[in-house]
Amino acid sequence: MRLSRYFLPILRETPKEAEIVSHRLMLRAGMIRQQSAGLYSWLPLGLRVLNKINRIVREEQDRSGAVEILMPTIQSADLWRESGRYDAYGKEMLRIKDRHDREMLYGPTNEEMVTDIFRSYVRSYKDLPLNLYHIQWKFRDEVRPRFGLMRGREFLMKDAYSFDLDQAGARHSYNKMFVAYLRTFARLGLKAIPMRADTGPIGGDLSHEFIILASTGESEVFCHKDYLDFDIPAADTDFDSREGLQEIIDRWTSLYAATSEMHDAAAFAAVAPEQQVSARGIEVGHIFYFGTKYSEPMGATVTGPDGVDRPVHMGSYGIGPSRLAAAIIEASHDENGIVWPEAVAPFDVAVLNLKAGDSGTDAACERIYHELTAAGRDVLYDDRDDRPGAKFATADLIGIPWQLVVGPKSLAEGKVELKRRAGGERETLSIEDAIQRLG
Ligand SMILES: Nc1ncnc2c1ncn2[C@@H]1O[C@H](COS(=O)(=O)NC(=O)[C@@H](N)CS)[C@@H](O)[C@H]1O
Repeated sequence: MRLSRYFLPILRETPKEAEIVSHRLMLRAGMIRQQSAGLYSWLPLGLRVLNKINRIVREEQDRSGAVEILMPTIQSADLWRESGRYDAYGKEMLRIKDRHDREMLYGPTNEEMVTDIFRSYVRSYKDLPLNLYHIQWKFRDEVRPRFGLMRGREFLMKDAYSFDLDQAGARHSYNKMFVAYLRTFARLGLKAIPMRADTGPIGGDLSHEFIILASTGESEVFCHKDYLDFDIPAADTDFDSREGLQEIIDRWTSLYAATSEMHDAAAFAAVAPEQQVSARGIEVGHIFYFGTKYSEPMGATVTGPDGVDRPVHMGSYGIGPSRLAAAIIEASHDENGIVWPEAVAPFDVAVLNLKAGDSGTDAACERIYHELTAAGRDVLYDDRDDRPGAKFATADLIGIPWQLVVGPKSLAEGKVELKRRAGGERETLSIEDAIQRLG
């Protein structure tokens, strides 16, 4: 992408309304624009990051055996009356009426709707286990939306829903998602720790929140330090092995980890002081087992091997991709701006032409741009007629992992400069070697 033909509305000054670094940097880097309280437009740079986050989320959901669907954002109130949550959900629910005066709502979550889909088609235990997921916008009329995307009113959620014959089966489905979450957050460059959590309006009696440690996090968390060095389940984990997955979950829940709602100070005090971590954290995922809470009232039943009809056991599993775009910045930035992990960076390489209009640097940049693009790299070519200092500052602010600097002096010796955004190491090398290294 040539910057002269892109849309990257960088802000010079720090927006005063932004209280946390990710909110400040997302506005300054031209990633998002606030339309009203808790509602944001995704500008080109931000949308590229969101799409990369979604791709990783999707890959790990699919790896675990979940099947993707897409449900609407607008839901009928009737469904929520069946589960009894229509009145219980409270002021966070955006209630609307259509032209026929029918009561509708903008979905804050989809347990009822996915249960309706399930009950319309599945009758036999032979069709289980089943996990349906989608990545869809949600609306929750937060009383105090704040911190930019961290607590928005309209936000993107991956929400998955599992259906099993009994609790043992549902526990296996829960464990599949648990492992998928460990892999997902690690691939996003984050250290997420699963913590016993409260179940709140979703319900049930088994729940874990996946928390990343960040000083601006809204959650207060307590955990054993060793979790930070646990290795992540491998890509070839056997998701069909109940024992194998249970061993992974047992290991990842063997040490103390709890949010403040579930904190047991006495148990935490038993952890060696130098192993105790108490910090702020950001909840990036939350998984629940809630048995027949929805299938019972909504009549979602299957005929078991004994010929008896019974309501299915369910769980739901949420990840916040839009919150993750902010959370990754909270976990990975420096005084010059964002430092994107390569897996989610909006572009792989920023090519900086320090003398746009000069035939030598222009020709070299064109060659680099085309060869790296042909090699499948996402390249942002800063071809603007602007001072080198402004180009360096923009490249640092938007956090592209590699900067390839093409200036007339080093070019005269057939050299370009490669800078790694994280850590700042610089290296002078030939154009061929640079293309080789990045291609
Ligand atoms: N206001 C919000 N803004 C941005 N992300 C949010 C917001 N509320 C929740 N999320 C994200 O969505 C994830 C799941 O939300 S949740 O309420 O915990 N769980 C559910 O809604 C269940 N139905 C899981 S399918 C959270 O872990 C968080 O990452």
